[in-house]
Amino acid sequence: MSETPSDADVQKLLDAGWNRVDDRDAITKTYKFKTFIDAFGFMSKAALAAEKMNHHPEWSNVYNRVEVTLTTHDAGGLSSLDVELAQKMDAMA
Ligand SMILES: C[C@H](O)[C@H](O)[C@H]1CNC2=NC(N)=NC(=O)C2=N1
Repeated sequence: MSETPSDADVQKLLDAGWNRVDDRDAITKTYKFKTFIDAFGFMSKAALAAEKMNHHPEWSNVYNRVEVTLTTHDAGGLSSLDVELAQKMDAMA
């Protein structure tokens, strides 16, 4: 079972441009890239990282934007896996 993240870890993500979702225990961020290819390249790398972790984003892409929401469905809310994936995505963007 995944662990509840510390407030400090979540705060770091909020400082890094993530936002809490209003009506559920989740975080969201919209990445904006120069081109569709850059956005899709990011998604390809993030997809491989997510699959390796067996922890998957809710996301959508329109042209150069990628809107990501992270939550842990098995836990019914945020877990340390979301923090880990968010940090990996930020490092790849
Ligand atoms: C069976 C499988 O391991 C689970 O359904 C995994 C897959 N990916 C997942 N991704 C996310 N974001 N939350 C989960 O609870 C989750 N569970």
